[in-house]
Formats: sequence, structure tokens, C-alpha cells
Amino acid sequence: MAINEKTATEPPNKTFDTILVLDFGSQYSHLITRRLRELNVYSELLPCTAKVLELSWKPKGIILSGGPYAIYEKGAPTVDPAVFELDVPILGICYGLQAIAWHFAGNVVAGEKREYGHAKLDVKQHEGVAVHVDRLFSGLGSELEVWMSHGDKLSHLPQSFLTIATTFNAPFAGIAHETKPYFGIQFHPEVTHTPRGTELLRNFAVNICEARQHWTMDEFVGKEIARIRDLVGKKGQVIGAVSGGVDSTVAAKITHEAIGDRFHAVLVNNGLLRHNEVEEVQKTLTESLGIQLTVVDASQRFLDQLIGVVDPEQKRKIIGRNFIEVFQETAKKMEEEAKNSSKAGDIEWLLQGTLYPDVIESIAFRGPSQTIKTHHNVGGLPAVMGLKLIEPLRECFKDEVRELGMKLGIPENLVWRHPFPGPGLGVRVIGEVTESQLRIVRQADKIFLDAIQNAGLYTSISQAFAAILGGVRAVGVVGDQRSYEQCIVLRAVVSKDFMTAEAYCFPMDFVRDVATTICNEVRGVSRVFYDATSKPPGTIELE
Ligand SMILES: Nc1ncnc2c1ncn2[C@@H]1O[C@H](COP(=O)(O)OP(=O)(O)OP(=O)(O)O)[C@@H](O)[C@H]1O
Ligand SMILES: O=c1[nH]c(=O)c2[nH+]cn([C@@H]3O[C@H](COP(=O)(O)O)[C@@H](O)[C@H]3O)c2[nH]1
Ligand SMILES: NC(=O)CC[C@H](N)C(=O)O
Ligand SMILES: [Mg+2]
Repeated sequence: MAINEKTATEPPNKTFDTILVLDFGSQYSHLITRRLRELNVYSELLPCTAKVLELSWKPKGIILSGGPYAIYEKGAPTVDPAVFELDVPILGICYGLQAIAWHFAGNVVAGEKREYGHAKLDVKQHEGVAVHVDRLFSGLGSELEVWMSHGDKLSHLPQSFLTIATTFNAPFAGIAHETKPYFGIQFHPEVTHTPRGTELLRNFAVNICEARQHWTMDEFVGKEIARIRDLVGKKGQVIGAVSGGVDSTVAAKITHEAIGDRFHAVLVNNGLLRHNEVEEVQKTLTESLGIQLTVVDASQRFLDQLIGVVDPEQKRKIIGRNFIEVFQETAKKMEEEAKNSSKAGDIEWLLQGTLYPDVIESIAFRGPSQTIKTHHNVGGLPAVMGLKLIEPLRECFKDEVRELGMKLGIPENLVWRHPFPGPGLGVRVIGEVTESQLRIVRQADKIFLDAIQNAGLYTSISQAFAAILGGVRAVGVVGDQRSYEQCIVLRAVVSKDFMTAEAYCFPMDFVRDVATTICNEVRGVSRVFYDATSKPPGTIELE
């Protein structure tokens, strides 16, 4: 591809026109950012407490998100008056509208009825009176289907505001300032239940804020390569934890483009990888991407430490700790080996494939969510090793990473590869992880995945795998003999962001055929179950 390489070394919010989303704690806040990115408008999310006047960059416009609070109650977050000093357009969504009204001394009260779900919105034009207020709904007609989720509402308009939309239940479903570009809407344009919501967001971001739609992966990659070069300098060395997953592969490819063989990709074989995984990852990285991959075989050490461990959290912690130790030792060893060669130098940097959802999770107004599982986390590495982080994808969502992967010439099958967790099969063997359990789960997983590939279903499914219910046995009959063997669980889910997921609905004969093949071909299995649980209440992995 032709990389548009500029000398910019600034983060994206300095080089791309940016819409700032201030988060008041709604579960949809990140979707506002997503929708804007889909319009090729760059957007970032910060908590509503962010000090906007102290930012090192200036947004083209600000969106105030929804939130679970009642603005008239003590302790509810309010809009920082500083946002009105920036002199940029502002759009309040749901709680955001209520916060704007509150700021301008409009009254917000608890409604008699909660309004939750679809509503018909009537748009009010102000042609000839105050033309600019019509811009938010421009081109959207006079009647819109919208999605509501609120209990509170404005009881009267703040001074100098006009009503631009109403619903049966909400007389002030849309408001706009008479002279300034301040807007508020009671409904949620960011959810798909508001069919023309993205067009409304385009009206705001592109027409009203005049943000350029130049956030494209072509632009981004060139700038990111230049930024990494600048950051690492002429001599710096980078070690990269590479799993063969799309995130770390794309991050590795960008870093390799930037600094060539001063980037050292490392795959740790923790003994918990799938059938042929090491060979496949090595082949792809070396042959297709021209990246030299060092495979560190640490499988015995991981498996030894997992002996007798059945608690999922304990397993995750052991695996995480060993990852850190193996990395530490590998970085030292690489420095030592290169000592007297032309490649000599300290390894000061660690590459990670962190994505924007991880960043949002840690900065959103409600803060990091409760720990359901300890995710093995390379994020623990730098503090221990004194390494500085390079995270080329920390501003990107998964679908942007995939687009980037395609642009960088990464093979399609890798770009669309299902995610595979760092703790690997360790969390897919329920109970104690042993060599024999790993053998069974590897074989069953391969049969299931091959069947999915052969049926052409791989890309319709977000993630699929087999797990084994250690400690559970069931009776079967094979060739007139009684068997008393183990149980395999098949799991396949469809998910956009892996925060929620639905079980994939296979035709029953597909599941039956896979079950038959597994029982016939994998020694030690007498039953196969299909996991039909959604997330929530389940999670994607079983442990
Ligand atoms: N076996 C491994 N060897 C080296 N690094 C690993 C290994 N497993 C995981 N990692 C590191 O942990 C990070 C997080 O893993 P995660 O599975 O979330 O991302 P990924 O593997 O890059 O992509 P995907 O989500 O598509 O699997 C990876 O980006 C990689 O840096
Ligand atoms: O790198 C990872 N380290 C982990 O410790 C880990 N645990 C779960 N996952 C993956 O995250 C997604 C959501 O999984 P859960 O619903 O099981 O939490 C799914 O895609 C899981 O495969 C992990 N990935
Ligand atoms: N979704 C929201 O932002 C809700 C705002 C406010 N808590 C209400 O119920 O009206
Ligand atoms: Mg992975």
C-alpha cells in the first residue's frame, strides 16, 4: 500500500479534527465515539470531570453523554462551565441535555412516567426565525423514529433556548440555543434503534462543528509509523509480545515498518496453545509479514506450576506471573546475545496491542468495572521491567484494527482470526490442567473449528472453541462396551465488542455431526454438549 507518511509525531487528537465526548456514565457513551469514527470523524472519550481548558489540544465540538444520575439530586455530576468557554458547538444527549438545561437554569424534574423504548419524534422547524437551530435535524424530515431511555425531563425551557423537537411524552425532546451552537436531545442517536441517529451525529460533527472526515486508516498508519520512529529514536530497541492474534500482529507490523530489525517479536509457548499454533504463527509472521519471530518454549514451566491447581483465578494469576518472568528473562537474554554485534543496545521499549476499549474501560466516568476475571495482562510488564510502552492501537477499535490489517497486507485469515485469550487452553480445561486433558481439548477444538471452516461459517461467528469439563464423566456405549469418559463443551458466540454475546444458532444436524466426530475420533470423550448461554449472564470463556 502507499503509506501517506507525514512527519507528524503527535497523538491523533492533535493531528485529526476531534470531537470530544464527555462521559456522564451512560452504558452507551463509547457508542457515540464509535458512530463518529464510522463517519471518519476522529473522536475521543474523557470523563465528565476532565478539565477541558487544560487539554493540550482543542476539540472541534463537544458531546455530553447520557448518564444514570438525576441532575437535581445531591452529588449528581454537572457540566463544567469551562466547556462553554471553549467556544465550540455542544450537543447534550439525554442526561447531557438535562445537564445543559441545568447549567442555563432550566428546570429538570422527575417525569410521571419513565420513557423507555421507541418513540415518534416531531421535528420543529424555525425557518426565518433562527435558521441555525434547524441544522441538527437538517435533511431528516419532520418525523423520526427515536429511542428513549429516561425518567427525568425538562419542565420548562432554559432562557434563550428554543424547542426543536417533541415527543408525546417529552415536550422538550430537542432544544437549541437561539444564537449559540448549543443543542440538547432527550433521545439516543448513538444506538441502532434510532435508525437515522448517525445522520444526526453527522449533522452535528461535520456540518455544525465543521470537523473534517479525515480519520482514515491510510492517514493513521503513516502518522503512527512516523510517531514510533520519533519516539524510539535512531538506536532504540523494542521487544514485542506477539500471540498471533490480530491485535498484536497489526501492532507488530506497524512497529516493524517503523524500525525494522530493532523490533524483536517474541511468542511465548506456554504449553496452552492450540493444535499447530506455534508453527502457524511462526509461518505467518515470517513468510507473509517478513517479521523474525523468536519462539520461547516455556511450556514445561507453565505446566509444572499448574499441577494440582483447579481454581480459575489462581490459574490465571500463575499464567500471568509466568508471562512476566519469561519476558523479563528473554529481554535480558536478547541484550546479552547482541552485546558485541551491530544490533547491540538496551531494550527499553515494550510493544503492546492495547485497544481503545481497554483505555475507555480505565478512564470512563464510572471507572474500571468490577473484576469478573483477572485478565492475563502484559500491562503488568513495564512496572516490573522498567520498560516504556508502545501501544500503536490504543486509539483504535477492533474493526479499525482489522481494516488496518487489510491495508498493511496482513493475510485475510489472520485479520479475521477469532480472538484467543492469553491464558489459552488453561482456562478451557475446567479443573486441573494436565497433558492428557490438553490433548483431548486440542483435538476436539480442531474438529469443531475445521467443521466451522468447511461449512463456511467462520466469519459469521465471532469466537468458537471447545472446552473440557474436567472432573465430570458420563456413561456411554461404544461397540457394545460400556464407556465412562469425559465431556466436551462446544461454544460459539456472536459479538460486536465481546462485552456482550449471543450463542450462535447452528443447525442442529451440524452440532450432531461434530459431536459424532469428536466421540469417534478423540479418545476419552463420551459426550459433547453445546453451550447456549448468552453473555450476560454467562461469559465467553468458561473460566
Ligand atoms: N503466547 C503469547 N506470547 C506472547 N505474547 C502473548 C501471548 N499471548 C498473549 N500475548 C500478549 O498479550 C496481548 C493480549 O492478548 P489478546 O489475546 O488480548 O490480544 P491478541 O492476541 O493480540 O489479539 P486477539 O484479541 O485477536 O487474540 C497480546 O496482544 C500479546 O501482546
Ligand atoms: O488476552 C486475554 N486474556 C485473558 O485473560 C482473557 N480472558 C478472556 N479473554 C477474551 O476476552 C473476551 C471476553 O471473554 P470473557 O467473556 O470470558 O471475559 C473473549 O474473547 C475471551 O477469549 C481474554 N483475553
Ligand atoms: N439515559 C439517561 O441519560 C438518563 C438520564 C436521567 N438519569 C433520566 O432518567 O432522565
Ligand atoms: Mg490473543
